[in-house]
Formats: sequence, C-alpha cells, structure tokens
Amino acid sequence: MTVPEYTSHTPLRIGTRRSPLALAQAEMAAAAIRQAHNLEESAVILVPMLSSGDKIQDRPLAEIGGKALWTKELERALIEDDIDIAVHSMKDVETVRSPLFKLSAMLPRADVRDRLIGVTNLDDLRPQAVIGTSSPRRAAQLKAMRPDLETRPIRGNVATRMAQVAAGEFDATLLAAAGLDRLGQPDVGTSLPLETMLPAAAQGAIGIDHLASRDELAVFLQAVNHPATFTAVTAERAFLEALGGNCHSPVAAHATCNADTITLRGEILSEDGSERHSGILEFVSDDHEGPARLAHALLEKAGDRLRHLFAP
Ligand SMILES: NCc1[nH]cc(CCC(=O)O)c1CC(=O)O
Repeated sequence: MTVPEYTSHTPLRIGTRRSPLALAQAEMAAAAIRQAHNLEESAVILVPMLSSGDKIQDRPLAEIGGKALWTKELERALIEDDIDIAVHSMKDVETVRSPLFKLSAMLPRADVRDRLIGVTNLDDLRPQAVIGTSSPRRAAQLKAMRPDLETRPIRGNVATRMAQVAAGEFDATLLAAAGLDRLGQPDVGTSLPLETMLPAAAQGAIGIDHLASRDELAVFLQAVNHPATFTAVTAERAFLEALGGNCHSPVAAHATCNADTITLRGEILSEDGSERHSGILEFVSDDHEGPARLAHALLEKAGDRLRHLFAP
C-alpha cells in the first residue's frame, strides 16, 4: 500500500454537494486534511456536484426517495474516479450501504441540537400555529408537546427556509444548530434542549466516504478522524438500523462516548406525536449489540400501529 502524495498537480479531490452548507462542510474537511498532513492549499480541491436532492426542491425528502438522493451522485463520482473522497452530513447517509463504500472518518461533532426560528420559545407560538418542517421526527416531537400545532412541508436550503419564515409563510421552523453555525449564523434561533427535542441520529456530524477498495485512503483519513464522534454516531446509526425505520419513521437518537462507555438515548414516536417512547442505555463501546437492545426495548413498549411504522 502506497501512502498518497497529494500535490497541486495531483490533488486530493473532494466531492461535495453544491449547497452553501455542503460547501462549508467540505471546506472544513479540506482544511482539516491540509493541516493534519501539512499540505499546501492547492493540494486539496473541492469538486462541487449537483445531487438529485438539490434538483427537486418542491417535495418532501421522505416522498421523493429519501436519503439516497443526497449521496447517489457522490457515490457515482467515487466509482468513476472523478473524486477521491466525498464529504457528507452523516444525518443524510443511509444506515445500510453498499460494501463498495467506506466511511473512514468523522470530524469533531458540532452542536447537535435543533434551533427554533421565528419565535423565541415554543410557548410563544399561537394556538394552531403553522410550523414549516418536512421532518417526520420534528413534526411528531412538536405535536407531542403541542398537539394543536400544524406542520407543513418546507424545502430548500437553510437561507431559503429562513426567508420563508421571515415572509410569514410559516410561524416558525426548526433547523439544525450545526448547519446554522457552519453558515455563520450562530445567533439565529433558540437552541432547544435535548430533553424536549432529541435530535436525529448523526445530526451535527460530518463524515468522509471513499471506495472501500482504496485502503490507503482509510489510513490517510485517520489523521482527521475524531474517535468519540465516530463511536457515538456509529451507535446512533446502529440504533436506527435496528429499528428498521425509514425516512417516514419519527426517530431521534443521541449518543455520547466517554472513555469506554457509550450512553445512548433513543426515542420513537407516532406520526402525530400522541405516542412517544424514549429510553437510555449505557454499554461498553465494543458491545455492538447495545443499540439494538435499546431499539427492541422501545419497540416492545410501542403499540401495534407505531410498531408497524418500523417493520424491518
Ligand atoms: N437534511 C438536511 C440537513 N442535513 C444536515 C443538516 C444540518 C447539519 C447537520 O446536522 O450536520 C441539514 C439541515 C437541517 O436539518 O437543518
């Protein structure tokens, strides 16, 4: 195995989606790689690409084919050797993937919380207020707390969504704090506590993908991997996989990793928020069945209708 030597003539090519958030995240990955391997600016370049998820902006993600829309074009580019690595929001990466690809590194995780935009507190929302969200998780969690709220789909990039709230099309919306921070908007909205809005599995984490056959990249990328993030996000994704849910299933998960111990919180909800089961489990990090145990414990508490949202 030869360790790659990237130069301005043979740069490391990073594939990324073209949205402002994706570009900011890819630039973070590029900067981390340059620093870790002492490479000059032009030895690591971005290759921005349009994904189907970005082309179709008028329908909810869950309706048009789910998470694969974000990753498909980048995977094709990896296979065709148009790029060496691809940078993804881990939240958008499917839990079950082709063995052709390998996620070798995750950058240190950012703020995992959701931010409320449009009003300062949930209590400030008028009765029957309309919340813009296409996320089944966010809709169900909001309705669990405030059954009077109405949710309507909202799409588009972060800036477009904020503009739609500012224009009065919605009373409020929820966006990931991590995305807002990375777009230079740390003061927008109110972060909601994990106790009321447990985030989506893998929220706030950036992953780096490559062809599994390129072992040299797996080694090269270890220099930018953040092991605690990698372990926690891997546990959250295993929880999601064990539930057998899809992008229509309201699921939340958050894990932390301290020394050898993973603490995993998980939650499943009915679509209207009327049924909600949450749990917390601690296990050692080499216990790979821990996430599935929490998943099965929650499914056991769930009624038939909710359980059917998760038919594996
Ligand atoms: N599905 C869109 C998406 N994918 C990742 C993020 C935010 C960044 C992150 O969670 O790392 C967002 C936007 C949002 O939910 O507000």
